[in-house]
Amino acid sequence: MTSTPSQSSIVELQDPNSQAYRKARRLHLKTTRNRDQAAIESEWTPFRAAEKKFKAKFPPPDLSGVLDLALLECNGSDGLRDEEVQMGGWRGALGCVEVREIGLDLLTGDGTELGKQTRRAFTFPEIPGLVLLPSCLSHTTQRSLIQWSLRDHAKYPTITNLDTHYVLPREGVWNAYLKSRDPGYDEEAVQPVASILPTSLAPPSPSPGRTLITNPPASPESFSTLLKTPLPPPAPSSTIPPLPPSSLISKLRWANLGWFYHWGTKQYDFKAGKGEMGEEVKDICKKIVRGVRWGEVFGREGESVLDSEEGNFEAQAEWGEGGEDWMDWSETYEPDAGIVNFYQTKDTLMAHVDRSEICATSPLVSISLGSAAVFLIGGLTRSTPPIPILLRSGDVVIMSGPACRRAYHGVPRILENTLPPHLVALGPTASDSENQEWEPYAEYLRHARINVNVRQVFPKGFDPNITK
Ligand SMILES: O=C(O)CCC(=O)C(=O)O
Ligand SMILES: [Fe+2]
Repeated sequence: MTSTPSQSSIVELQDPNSQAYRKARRLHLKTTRNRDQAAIESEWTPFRAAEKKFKAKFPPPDLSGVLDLALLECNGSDGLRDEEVQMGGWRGALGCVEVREIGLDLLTGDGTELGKQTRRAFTFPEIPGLVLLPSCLSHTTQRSLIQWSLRDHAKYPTITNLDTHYVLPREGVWNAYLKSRDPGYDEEAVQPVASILPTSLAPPSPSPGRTLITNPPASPESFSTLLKTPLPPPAPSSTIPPLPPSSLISKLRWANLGWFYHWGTKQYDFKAGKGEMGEEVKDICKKIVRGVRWGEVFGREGESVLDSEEGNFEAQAEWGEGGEDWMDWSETYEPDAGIVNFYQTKDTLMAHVDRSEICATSPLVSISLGSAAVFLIGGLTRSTPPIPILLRSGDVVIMSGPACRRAYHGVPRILENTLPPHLVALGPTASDSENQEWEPYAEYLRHARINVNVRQVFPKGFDPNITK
């Protein structure tokens, strides 16, 4: 059987003499024949151009301008990530994006949770408030969060993207799928919600694709108005077929964390209350936020904190009424919302700004698990050319402060064949049953990436005073 471009390895596709390259090129020319490419490209914003570049299946994107901090842990040092960076032939570079190392004070005793090598953190002079902690989570923690995401969290009472459209089993789609793997088990199809509604009640199907909604950023002042906005429930699709759990698994796209998010209006539905956050996730995020030396991220060299607070009106305006508050984050950081994103290799996340949180500057902690991805982050508009960063399993990104929390960002590419060895199999020290238990997760992650995106909606101590 000949392979399609997406099945061919990146190494084959980079070799102009290979059969895979020639085949992919023919297909590419056929599909782009009638396009005036130059005219189309001249309309793109720099962010859009970068998205297009990294999304391209042919020719496969050149990652030599993509920051890949896993390379710091290869060859020269102790080679901890050697095998990982060779996976799939995808490899970024060091030195292509300006970074500055800062101190990180993680408590000793965090060894099982946070990687042994978790003693490094980097900032980006171009985007103040952006912090990257490569291989922050230990292999054990990565596996634990993966199991939590699929098995424990993405099920009732947590809302997932599938809830609108399917009458899901109480145990969750993942656990139903695990059962169906037993030989001899007869898998039952999950029914669409629309099929059990009387026709007179069935709402019209939503229009395909996402609608573009640009709300003004949420703020303490706009909070009471937010509470009054009508939040109509999303409409179940009337055209989807019943599907077995094994097929629904690849359609799982997100699971809510904490305060419920209303996708139709891109606002939190505070009246709906608050869902599960996951204690392990919360603990990890708090440890990390406490560990970052924020003074080195935001403090201005040669200036005391006091000087900069009193003398810099511009900075105060950007930070909001209370001025800079990073020096209090160790005490005030309290995650209360977020999303677990599930990406299949074909999925992308378009450029966006997360502006629905009332806390507009407090850290957003973003954990990468499974296959690797290209992450883009730019500025306050799509006209700023974004920085490309290769994110691998266990890496943590923090977006904080006014510039970074309002920066456009997105994920244009999940990189095929990049599942690191420690997630492919547990290794020789694990028992047969442990290895067997892990197998379905490894199978899923071969074509998937999970991102745990943790946010703080309310300042600590803020009483939302919500009456239904
Ligand atoms: O998947 C990622 O790394 C980013 C996800 C993200 O930006 C979001 O959920 O808002
Ligand atoms: Fe985001």
